[in-house]
Amino acid sequence: MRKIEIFDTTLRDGEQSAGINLNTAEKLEIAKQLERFGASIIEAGFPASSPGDFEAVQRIAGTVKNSIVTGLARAIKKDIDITWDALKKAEQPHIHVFLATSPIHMQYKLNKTPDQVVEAAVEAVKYAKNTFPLVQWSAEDAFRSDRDFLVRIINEVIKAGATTINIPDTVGYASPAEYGALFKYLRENVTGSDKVNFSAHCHDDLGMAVANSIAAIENGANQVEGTINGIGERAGNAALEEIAVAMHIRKDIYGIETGINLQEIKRTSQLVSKLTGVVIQPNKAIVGKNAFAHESGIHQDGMLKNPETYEIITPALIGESAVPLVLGKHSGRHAFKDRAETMGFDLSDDKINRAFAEFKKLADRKKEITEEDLLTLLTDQQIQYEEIPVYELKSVQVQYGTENIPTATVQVIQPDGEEVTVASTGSGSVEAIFNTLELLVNSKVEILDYRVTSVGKGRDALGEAVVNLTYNDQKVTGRDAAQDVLEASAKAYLNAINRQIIQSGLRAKELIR
Ligand SMILES: CC(=O)SCCNC(=O)CCNC(=O)[C@H](O)C(C)(C)COP(=O)(O)OP(=O)(O)OC[C@H]1O[C@@H](n2cnc3c(N)ncnc32)[C@H](O)[C@@H]1OP(=O)(O)O
Ligand SMILES: CC(C)C(=O)C(=O)O
Ligand SMILES: [Mg+2]
Repeated sequence: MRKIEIFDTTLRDGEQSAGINLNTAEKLEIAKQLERFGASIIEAGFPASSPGDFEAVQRIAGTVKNSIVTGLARAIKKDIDITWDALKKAEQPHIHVFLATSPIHMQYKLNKTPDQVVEAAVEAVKYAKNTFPLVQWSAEDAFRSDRDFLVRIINEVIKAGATTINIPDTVGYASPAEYGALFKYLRENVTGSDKVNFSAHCHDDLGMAVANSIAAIENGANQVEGTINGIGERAGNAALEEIAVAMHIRKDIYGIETGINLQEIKRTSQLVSKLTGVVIQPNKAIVGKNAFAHESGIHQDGMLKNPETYEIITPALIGESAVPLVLGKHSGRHAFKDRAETMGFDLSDDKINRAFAEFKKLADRKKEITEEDLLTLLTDQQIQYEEIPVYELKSVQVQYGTENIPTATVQVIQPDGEEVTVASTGSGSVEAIFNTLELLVNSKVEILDYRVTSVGKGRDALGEAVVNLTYNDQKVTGRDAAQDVLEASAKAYLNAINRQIIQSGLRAKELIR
């Protein structure tokens, strides 16, 4: 079977989705899971774009060993130098340099002639090659570029040392037939095209990103780029879990091996959804809540008689829990720790103890503890910062009646350790909580978006709240889960405030009254 390399850009193009903002601890957590998922290459960020991205790429490069770690850079020496600083300790330093090649991008965005673009691309690749053994070069907006110009510039960057050539459909304009034909043309016309990797990078503006990626594979691409859950700029990127499962289920027609550990798909998808705050649509292929739900009578009848009547993929294939629940109110620390390890968590004793205490509290209130509940509890502990003091919710109480003005009373431990109780009103229960919390933090807070979803199934499922807000003039996302959605909302609000405090490195003392 032919091997295709999976290049994951969840932490770079995925993070470019509006409203996503991951900190270093969260990025590291996702990167470790992407390594378990089996990504050949992890694009950990764009080191020259911010100190936060630099730090995250550097930490990931120092941690991940079984996947190649790369960083994005413009065709600018300064970007390449910064990327080298972030990646020099990686097992196999890899850089991803890009420069646009379409007429519209060259003329209006770069303000360069085609000749100047060729010169800049060659210079950048040569410069990168001085330090990096592996250099990927991307022709941004390749699909809308002139084909002969593409052949010319690719020939030149290969001579300059590029080891992988990426042909992105940056604006998601291609059809599968057209995108496949472009790969065929380039494989046939680029000099020495068999000596380099050809990569596909598709966006989903017309809903064809996965189909286009597969068309590229059929026509000579030996690397595909995408993200978990298909998150990314605008309508997103090609969903890697869809490509991996399609290659597996239809190996009869494609004959492709991806190296992806399919059993890790569900967990990877859940982790990315949880940490980015991007909810997966229920009918999303492979990882949506309803992907394996058979609702209508005729389908259920068929499933009972023979599951293959309606099921082409089993939930077990992607690691969806078929595990009988063994953890509950009477479980002990050993069983809990063992399950955490089986789920891929590597927590200190202290963090296990804290997660276990939360688990016991939940088990007292909830009949069944599901895998999703455990994932939520354990992930919260795994990514907790201990070094910077932050706000902690002690209790929240809301008085609500159809005839009354909702009033919230919130007890919070401030970053300096002082416990305060504040009350305020709002036009609804959630607004009352948010207004009360705003009295506690020393800056104006603007709520940009707020969502609540259930984690798992059943009437006693955990509620997860996601709040996008502006605090200290920075956009930040907070999330948390609790059995009650009002408690989850209060915690998510404080999580956003705390993330901003941590991110900006401000000592919390300066922020409190
Ligand atoms: C298709 C893609 O996904 S490309 C990746 C997109 N990702 C991002 O942009 C996220 C991170 N970006 C950032 O943080 C910022 O844009 C930065 C730090 C990279 C640059 O910020 P600024 O210096 O303020 O520049 P700004 O973003 O406004 O403009 C981009 C500049 O880079 C130039 N540029 C764009 N692409 C390239 C490239 N591949 N190589 C060289 N220069 C480039 C533009 O022409 C423009 O230059 P100009 O200032 O001479 O007009
Ligand atoms: C940076 C490049 C590869 C990109 O993301 C795109 O063109 O979509
Ligand atoms: Mg892209």
